[in-house]
Amino acid sequence: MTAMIDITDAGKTFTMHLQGGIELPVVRGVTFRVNPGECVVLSGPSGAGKSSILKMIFGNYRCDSGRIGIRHPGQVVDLATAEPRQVLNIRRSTIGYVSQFLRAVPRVASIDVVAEPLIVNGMSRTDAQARAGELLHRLNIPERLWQLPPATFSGGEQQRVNIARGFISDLPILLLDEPTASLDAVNRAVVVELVAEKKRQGVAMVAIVHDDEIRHLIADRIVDVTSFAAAA
Ligand SMILES: Nc1ncnc2c1ncn2[C@@H]1O[C@H](COP(=O)(O)OP(=O)(O)OP(=O)(O)O)[C@@H](O)[C@H]1O
Repeated sequence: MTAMIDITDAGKTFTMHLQGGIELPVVRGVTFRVNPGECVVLSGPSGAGKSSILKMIFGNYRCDSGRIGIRHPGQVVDLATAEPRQVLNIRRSTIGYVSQFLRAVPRVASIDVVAEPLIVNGMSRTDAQARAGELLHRLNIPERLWQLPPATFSGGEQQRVNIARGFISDLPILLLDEPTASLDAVNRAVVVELVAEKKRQGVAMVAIVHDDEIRHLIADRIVDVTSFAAAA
């Protein structure tokens, strides 16, 4: 089976330009693969490099060694060397990222925040809003809040809007950074269901989940990043 994500020997060192160019090696030798329909959870202590690896896969952090092969329609692209324009293309049609916090655009209604990724990819506003409504409903966001911007929502409500926005697209790769951190048990269970549905659709996922119970519910494989820590 061709992996959706194939990382070989990837490494990242930060150069602190404001501190006389000090070099801060974070990870090295990062090597793992993620197949379609599989959820790999990254584990390891705080500071081991889990978020950095997720950001490398999303192209936010540029690798300075190794390869991050991403299966993108018709080809395998190396994100470690891809041009910024290509990274943006890959994000639009291949890789979704559910960050820990919602970066809400001011004055945009929650339903439109959630529907936007589908509209950008060509779906009509009416159809996209219908899909957004279904997801908000499943995530227990009451309908009276849908027309309000999420800026004043509680932390857990904002996270659920963020999850709905991340899960609404039919992208083949999804990166999840602590998707259940501020959720109650009922909504954590909804996220576990959403992840299971994505697996059935063949989506490849990489997740960071601190909650042991959720980790075991969603992980097909756990990759301990401790061995990739550059300081190890
Ligand atoms: N942009 C950056 N500039 C400088 N150092 C960074 C940057 N991003 C991360 N680091 C450093 O890389 C190391 C790994 O951080 P990272 O956030 O990847 O760890 P983590 O395993 O996700 O930790 P946690 O579980 O606490 O979120 C840390 O020492 C951090 O300070």
